[in-house]
Amino acid sequence: MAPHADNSNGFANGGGIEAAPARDLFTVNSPNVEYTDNFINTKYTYRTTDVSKNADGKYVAAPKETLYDFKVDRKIPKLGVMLVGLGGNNGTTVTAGIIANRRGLVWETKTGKQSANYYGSVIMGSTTKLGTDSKSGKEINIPFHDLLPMVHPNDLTIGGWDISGLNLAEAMDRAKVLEPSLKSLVRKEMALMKPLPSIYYPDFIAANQEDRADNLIPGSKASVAHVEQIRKDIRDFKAANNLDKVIVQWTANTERFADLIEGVNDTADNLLKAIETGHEEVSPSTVFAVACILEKAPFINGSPQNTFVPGAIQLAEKHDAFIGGDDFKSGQTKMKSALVDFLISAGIKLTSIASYNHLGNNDGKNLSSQRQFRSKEISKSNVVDDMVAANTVLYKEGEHPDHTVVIKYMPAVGDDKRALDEYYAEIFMGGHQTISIFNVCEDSLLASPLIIDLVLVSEMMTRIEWKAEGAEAKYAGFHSVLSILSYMLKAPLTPPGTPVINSLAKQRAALTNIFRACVGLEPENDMTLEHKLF
Ligand SMILES: NC(=O)c1ccc[n+]([C@@H]2O[C@H](COP(=O)([O-])OP(=O)(O)OC[C@H]3O[C@@H](n4cnc5c(N)ncnc54)[C@H](O)[C@@H]3O)[C@@H](O)[C@H]2O)c1
Ligand SMILES: O=P([O-])([O-])O[C@@H]1[C@@H](O)[C@H](O)[C@@H](O)[C@H](O)[C@@H]1O
Repeated sequence: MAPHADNSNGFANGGGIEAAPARDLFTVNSPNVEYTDNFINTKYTYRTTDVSKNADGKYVAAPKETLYDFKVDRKIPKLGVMLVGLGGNNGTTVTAGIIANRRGLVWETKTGKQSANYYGSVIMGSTTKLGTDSKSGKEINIPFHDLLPMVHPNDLTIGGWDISGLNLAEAMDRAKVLEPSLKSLVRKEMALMKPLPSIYYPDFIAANQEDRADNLIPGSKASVAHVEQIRKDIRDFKAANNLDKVIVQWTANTERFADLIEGVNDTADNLLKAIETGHEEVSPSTVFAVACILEKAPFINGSPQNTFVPGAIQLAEKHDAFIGGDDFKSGQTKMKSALVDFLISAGIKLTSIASYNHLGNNDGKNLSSQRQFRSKEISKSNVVDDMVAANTVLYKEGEHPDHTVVIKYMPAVGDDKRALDEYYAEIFMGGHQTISIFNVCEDSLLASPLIIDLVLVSEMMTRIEWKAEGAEAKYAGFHSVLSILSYMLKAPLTPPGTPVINSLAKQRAALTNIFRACVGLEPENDMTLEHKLF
């Protein structure tokens, strides 16, 4: 059981623990894996297939091997997470959820007792195949969290910012997500947490958000002072809680897209200059991203806007800082990315997707404004592109299913979003298949575990280094844009010029197999030849 919280300083503390030693559920017995007190050192052969075309225009496929050295730091840090939008539905829900888990809370509901859990977190709630017991032939599965020495969410220290000054107990009531019996058990601790004042540039979110903007850093457009204040907030939070690291996540309102303007946000230098001169097109989320990059605190965007303008990505690359996004993939789109993958990879020609949302929380209120909805429409629509483009048997060049996304603000349903989908497809010999789904997504209870997964994976990535085989090579971190996070995100940000993969199964396989490679294990391929060749 993780230590109880010590909330004397108004944060949901990870109980003031020192960095915990790694708890290894397994060790790898291989000449390519070395365990020291502080590191796991691995020599890994990355096997791919190189495809080229010969003179006759035929493909030639050649197996290719690339040798990497991986180094994993086994020391689990004391980790803080700062949420932008801490007082929102997601911010209050994930905070209360972590407190409830840390304290092992059980509360009464109308159907009986309910214990705290981390369901919906791929890291805390799922397992992964380690291998096969050669004696019994049985598959051995372990908790995903045990694949690498990861932070436990119970040990997270939580803080953050909000333009609304309500303390987290009041904000939790405003959110109307959690059962009163649970709220009563965390209220005292939540009441001690008050979001830090934040920056507010009215033009970037819906005008209907103005009435909650009472907790502000002065200034209504980007400035160096804003960047420096956010950097100071991060440093102060880290020092006040004796943290080793801080991860920052945007779970504030969806902003309108920022115009991409040459000379303003196209390069790192121009973006910094635009902030200095207070350019109107620099959004609050981009200011947060710049502050985090300069403070080397990984910054993850849980909303759909284009926070990471080209200048922000270039700045992150320049500073070897980690960024990731965009837009938590919590319910309707998560289902879509799995269903579309299933249909198209089964050779069924999806011809139309209609996605409706009835949403009644403050997110829905903000999205009732067209410019903010447009950000969400884009992230919810692009999720099928790669799967369609990969199947040239079903789809001609440029051919695409009809796809419409509608979100309607319906206050009565609150956070319990209704997702109504119809998938229409052509099947054998002129037949059709129509799949209609009515999916009640309790939005914040689905998003909160993703916030946790994004924190745990991002932090883990700060402790993994790689180098190409060979003594002269130097260890380095993964590319600044953490595309490994894509399983949790609707519109995965990838390093410039690299492909976007939206298939949920492929995203999970990438996360699993990169982590397996870091302990010297081959990718999981489910061939199970041991059960076929005997
Ligand atoms: N299932 C989900 O809940 C889900 C899924 C995907 C994406 N998202 C995105 O996550 C975000 C949060 O969702 P939510 O339901 O918690 O919304 P919410 O409106 O309840 O919370 C957003 C919070 O951000 C605050 N805020 C707005 N601008 C800010 C700023 N500049 N600085 C600091 N705080 C600011 C608001 O006061 C509010 O408390 C939204 O952008 C939403 O689109 C949510
Ligand atoms: O469920 P999902 O598609 O992942 O995403 C959700 C949308 O359906 C919903 O309309 C929006 O308000 C949420 O912020 C979230 O984006």
